[in-house]
Amino acid sequence: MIKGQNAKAVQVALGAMSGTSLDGVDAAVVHTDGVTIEAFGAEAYRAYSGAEQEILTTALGHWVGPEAEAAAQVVEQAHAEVLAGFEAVDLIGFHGQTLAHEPRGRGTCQVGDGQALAEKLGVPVVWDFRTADVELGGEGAPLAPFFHFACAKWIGASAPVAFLNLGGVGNITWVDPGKAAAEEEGALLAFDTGPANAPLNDLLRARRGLGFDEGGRIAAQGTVATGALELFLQEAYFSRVPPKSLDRNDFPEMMSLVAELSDEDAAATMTAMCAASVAQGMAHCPRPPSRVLVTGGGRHNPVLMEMLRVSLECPVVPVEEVGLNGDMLEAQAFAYLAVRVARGLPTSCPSTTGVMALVGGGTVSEPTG
Ligand SMILES: Nc1ncnc2c1ncn2[C@@H]1O[C@H](COP(=O)(O)OP(=O)(O)OP(=O)(O)O)[C@@H](O)[C@H]1O
Ligand SMILES: CC(=O)N[C@H]1[C@@H]2OC[C@@H](O2)[C@@H](O)[C@@H]1O[C@H](C)C(=O)O
Repeated sequence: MIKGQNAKAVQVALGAMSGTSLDGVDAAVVHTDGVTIEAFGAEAYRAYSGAEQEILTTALGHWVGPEAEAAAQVVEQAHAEVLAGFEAVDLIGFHGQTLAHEPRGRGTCQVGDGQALAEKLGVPVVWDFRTADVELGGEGAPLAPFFHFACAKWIGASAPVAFLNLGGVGNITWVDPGKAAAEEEGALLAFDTGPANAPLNDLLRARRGLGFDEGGRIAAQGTVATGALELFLQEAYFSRVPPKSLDRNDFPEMMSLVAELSDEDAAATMTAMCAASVAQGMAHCPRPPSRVLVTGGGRHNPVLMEMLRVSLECPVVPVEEVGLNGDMLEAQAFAYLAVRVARGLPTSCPSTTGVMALVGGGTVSEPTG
């Protein structure tokens, strides 16, 4: 933990993210003072077993009760295992697993107890990043934008860029790297673009017992059903002015829109839905970015990437092109945000979550033992 004058300027922070795809825990180290990225460090991944995925899937939408408690246990155990493998860490940023997200209703729910993790690992843990933002009228998501701003500086961007994360849900951050700080007006605009991989994963699991459309091979053999795509794009969410955010299962009607299609056509259509929702989202950006830097698992899908290239009016490249690791960016984001929380710096602002003022979310739990 950072304590007054004895605090090191640069902290070794370990971030951990368990995303909406429910595939596993990403963990990664960032050396930072909470403003500038000094270096990226070690990384690790711990996949959930089939049984663990089942428990997490069952718990989605449960705010409390036995399902949520079982999910919390899975999340804590998996994190304890993977995080124990890191050494010489000053603090941990622990996102937990989102089970439900209704920022304008019940709030937001990430399970996994940061205090328990701090005791197990003997390292301060920053967690519960989203609640404070929601309590102040924000969406509670996305939270990676302040980190994306630091990344834009780290890569030396001189013109606006967009970071597009294609996980279970899609989210975009438009960054003006000409601004001095993330919290400066006009530096950032962020929002969830729409469903990304989660609905297609769910469809392929139900129909074929597959986890996802590896390499976009199934979609590549199909034809996009334009009628279903057009109906999907009529969803009010897409015209809503950002900031805005989504829960993983906010578009259940996607399943019925593709229900009558072959597996190949359904996969092609759902992939097109993801790309088209990003294209609609781009219209909300203050001005076109010089390029879109794609992170998250969706960048491994060439069919999706090609659809994005066709529909966006600027270059679309994986973040690896600028020296970042798209499989670890979210884990790194929560390492970076943990240092910001520990230093009392804001983690969201009106243009990233719609919150009323600058907010520094997050709880810091010290090990007591
Ligand atoms: N080789 C691949 N081909 C096609 N799709 C892939 C490939 N690798 C990963 N994906 C897709 O990316 C998903 C995982 O993405 P990611 O790890 O970014 O999700 P997440 O972090 O759980 O989600 P979120 O960002 O919404 O929290 C997989 O479930 C799959 O749908
Ligand atoms: C509520 C919640 O967990 N939202 C996630 C989810 O996954 C992607 C998208 O929806 C994004 O808004 C967010 O995660 C990233 C890490 C964020 O907060 O920036």
